[in-house]
Amino acid sequence: MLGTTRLPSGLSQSPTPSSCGAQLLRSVSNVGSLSKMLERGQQLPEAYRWSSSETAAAEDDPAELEDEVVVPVIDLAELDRSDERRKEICEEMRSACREWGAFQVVNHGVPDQVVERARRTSLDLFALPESDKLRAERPPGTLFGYGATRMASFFNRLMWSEAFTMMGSPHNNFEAYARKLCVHSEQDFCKSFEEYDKAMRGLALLITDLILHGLEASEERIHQHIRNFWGMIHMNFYPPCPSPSEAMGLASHTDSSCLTIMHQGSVGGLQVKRGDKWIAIKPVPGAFVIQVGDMLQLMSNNVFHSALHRALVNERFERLSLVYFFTPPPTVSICPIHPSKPLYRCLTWNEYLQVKAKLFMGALDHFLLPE
Ligand SMILES: O=C(O)CCC(=O)C(=O)O
Ligand SMILES: [Fe+2]
Repeated sequence: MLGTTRLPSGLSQSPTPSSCGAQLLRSVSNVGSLSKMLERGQQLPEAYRWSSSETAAAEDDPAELEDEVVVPVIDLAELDRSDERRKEICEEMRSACREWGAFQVVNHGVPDQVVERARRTSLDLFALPESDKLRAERPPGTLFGYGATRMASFFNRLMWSEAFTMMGSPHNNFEAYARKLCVHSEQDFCKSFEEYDKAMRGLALLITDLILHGLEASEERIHQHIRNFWGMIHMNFYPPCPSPSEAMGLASHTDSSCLTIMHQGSVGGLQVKRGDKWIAIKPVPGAFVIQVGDMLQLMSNNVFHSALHRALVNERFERLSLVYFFTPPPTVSICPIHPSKPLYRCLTWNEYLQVKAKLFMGALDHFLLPE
């Protein structure tokens, strides 16, 4: 719960209680209902149609498949076997963060049931009647609640997705949202996200720690830095799309977080940009996708780069991506870690979000120091 914690403007959204069952006098057409109304192959409404050059993927071109490149999959099973093995894993992460800004992890220790429960609860949430979901609608300019993706305002086409965001630890607002959404059992709802949040926080601390070791930052410095970071639980739902080649699930962007941990389930769609090509991050059973966010790019002084990525949709399957954003606390100063020559000035995450809301992809450059 938010309790008495004071949040800065961009982050302050404490849901107010609403009465369950009350009718909303607004009708909003969302992709969930559109997906049910349209026949397979039927053209999408104009507002949802993207040009083929925008939605084309490397896999559309058979020539690209011959020397298929794959985002690294890093096995954490032997992390504690020896110092040497730990160093090797740090090195694998360092090189993935430099080359790709992304990798997958397997044998991470997060129990399958925890993931499955959170995925089930998320799917139940998206399956609620639209009027229920709109009770938790994200107010404009804020981070938390239900609606279209926050970056929608930067594009002149609509995306084929719905999203829902809640604050994770240390100030989670699960209970307030369970009440707002009128979910069947508030207790089950909160429990499944509390478990997931706890597991994700543990994994985020571990992976950020390993990545920062690759920067040769001191143990104490790393710990000081990330121990107080915050978590956000974010879900994207992509219903089956009757005409996927002209739709965009989530347009190309980088995450504002320090680190992003994503569970995409068995239905793929996520792509990361490498050079001028979009490369699919194919689902690996049980894996989490890890992505470098803008804050880690800044902290690493451009040694790592935040991954440019997007999500495409498909005709047959619904898709849920369950995302955990690991972020600096909003008002704490974040700087490049121990560089001889810092490229960026220090900033707070709150300050960064305000600039990103105006400049979107140009936001990090805004904080570059003059040469
Ligand atoms: O659903 C996906 O594959 C991507 C999600 C994502 O990039 C995001 O939520 O920031
Ligand atoms: Fe993202």
